[in-house]
Amino acid sequence: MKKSSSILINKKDITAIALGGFDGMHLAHQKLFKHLGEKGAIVSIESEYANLTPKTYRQEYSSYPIYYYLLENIKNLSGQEFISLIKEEFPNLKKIVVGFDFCFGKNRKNCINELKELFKGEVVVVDEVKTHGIAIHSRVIRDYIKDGNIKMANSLLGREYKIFGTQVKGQGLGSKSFVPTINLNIEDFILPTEGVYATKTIINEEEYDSVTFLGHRVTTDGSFAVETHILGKEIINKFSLVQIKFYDKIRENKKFDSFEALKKQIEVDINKTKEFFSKAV
Ligand SMILES: Cc1cc2nc3c(=O)[nH]c(=O)nc-3n(C[C@H](O)[C@H](O)[C@H](O)COP(=O)(O)O)c2cc1C
Ligand SMILES: Nc1ncnc2c1ncn2[C@@H]1O[C@H](COP(=O)(O)OP(=O)(O)OP(=O)(O)O)[C@@H](O)[C@H]1O
Repeated sequence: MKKSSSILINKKDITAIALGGFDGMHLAHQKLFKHLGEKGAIVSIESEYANLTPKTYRQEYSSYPIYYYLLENIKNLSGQEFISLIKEEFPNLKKIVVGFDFCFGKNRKNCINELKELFKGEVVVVDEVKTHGIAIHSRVIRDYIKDGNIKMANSLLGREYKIFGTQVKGQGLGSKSFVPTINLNIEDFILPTEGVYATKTIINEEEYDSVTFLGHRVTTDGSFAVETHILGKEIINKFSLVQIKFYDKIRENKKFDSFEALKKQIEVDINKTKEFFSKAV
């Protein structure tokens, strides 16, 4: 994971910034970053619902340094005060890049016209970016993920949706009755709807094809779990950080009448996932 480079760069050297929330770091956000040039930076106004790319993980998706400001701390500033703050923070700022719908200042009263009036430098406004006729926004991607429509979410993100988790103890049933799995505790990230997914799991920078179950274990103890089975490899070590990249949904979560029936279904899931990855480029 890339660490934030913002601490290594003097704000005085920054001449261009992109302004907004940037939870998605999706294709439209990437289009804004293309206008930043050599001495650019991303200014992320943080709200509490950033759960696609939580703050700690955002730097991975851009080589530009990211500076964070809490919405809570600036939401009562007038438009003029906000622009003054930005100018103070970045004294050599020449260019601001925003999207067509960027608004700022108390009650989001100020938008593009006011930005052009208040900031005396260059203002680049990017028209609404769409893909397959669908406007790309973090909220749209969140809805696709919640629906389990990973393919659409990924196509708007421009990459596979990825979550980070830490390993936790499971019921201890996996290896004995079903298949070995790594059980995960996930915080901060929005999770796809319950079901079985074709995934890749990254452990210690190694990437493995995997199948991931996410949901209430209605067949066994009923508790909620995120567990991943690495295809064709038994991994027994403990890890501090595990990454899961989602590719497609295989099926819904289901209650089975017996452990044997669930075991058979898991074999089918594994074969379907293998087939998915053998076809994927
Ligand atoms: C590919 C896969 C699919 C699964 N599907 C279901 C399911 O549809 N319903 C369910 O109750 N549990 C499902 N599980 C979860 C199993 O119940 C779980 O692996 C088992 O309870 C062992 O848990 P443990 O790793 O905590 O010991 C699935 C697990 C895997 C790996
Ligand atoms: N589809 C888009 N096309 C062009 N600009 C965009 C688009 N989406 C966001 N932007 C711009 O990117 C910056 C960051 O915005 P923001 O974080 O609100 O993105 P968003 O994806 O629309 O998020 P949300 O759905 O949570 O409102 C803003 O300057 C915004 O105008």
